[in-house]
Amino acid sequence: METFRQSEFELLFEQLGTPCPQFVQENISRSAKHVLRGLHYQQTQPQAKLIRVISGSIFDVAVDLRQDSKTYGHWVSQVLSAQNKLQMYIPAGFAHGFYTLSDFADVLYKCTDYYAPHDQKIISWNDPHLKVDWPIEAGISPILSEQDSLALNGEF
Ligand SMILES: Cc1cn([C@H]2C[C@H](O)[C@@H](COP(=O)(O)OP(=O)(O)O[C@H]3O[C@@H](C)C(=O)[C@@H](O)[C@H]3O)O2)c(=O)[nH]c1=O
Repeated sequence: METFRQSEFELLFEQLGTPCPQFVQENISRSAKHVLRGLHYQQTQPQAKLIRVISGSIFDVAVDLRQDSKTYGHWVSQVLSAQNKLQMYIPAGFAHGFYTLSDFADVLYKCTDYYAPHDQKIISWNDPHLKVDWPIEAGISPILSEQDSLALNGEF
């Protein structure tokens, strides 16, 4: 099956009346159950991302960080899995993160700008103003990378 077709993507963005993103990098990451990554964004080289899961399932989250947006500081979520084959588009100007629901999840994503580690910012996954409703089971602490565990709250 096809998983991405540039012409369909262009049509969709034409209907939305916004320029079509051009992807320049693709990444894959494997996470074990209970691993939470995020909430990540690049400040001066923002990346739009197209996320899909090729094995397992995740709870995927996008947070609107565009200061002039009516939905600034709001988040949306979607379960993405190899089974449901859904993809989540994260526009530039949003932070992104996910929580791993299955034993392992392989997440494949395209980005519209290159990885720039010095430009990367992280908002704490449990920012008290964002209140992301992560589906974390009672008695479980999410597994975080060192950088994610040191993240600060945002300014919401
Ligand atoms: C994201 C990324 C990481 N890396 C390297 C840096 C490091 O050695 C290793 C792991 O990096 P991280 O811990 O930042 O990886 P990770 O926590 O998987 O970061 C990702 O998280 C999700 C939520 C996103 O939204 C992505 O844009 C990205 O920020 O991979 C690259 O070489 N290129 C990349 O594009």
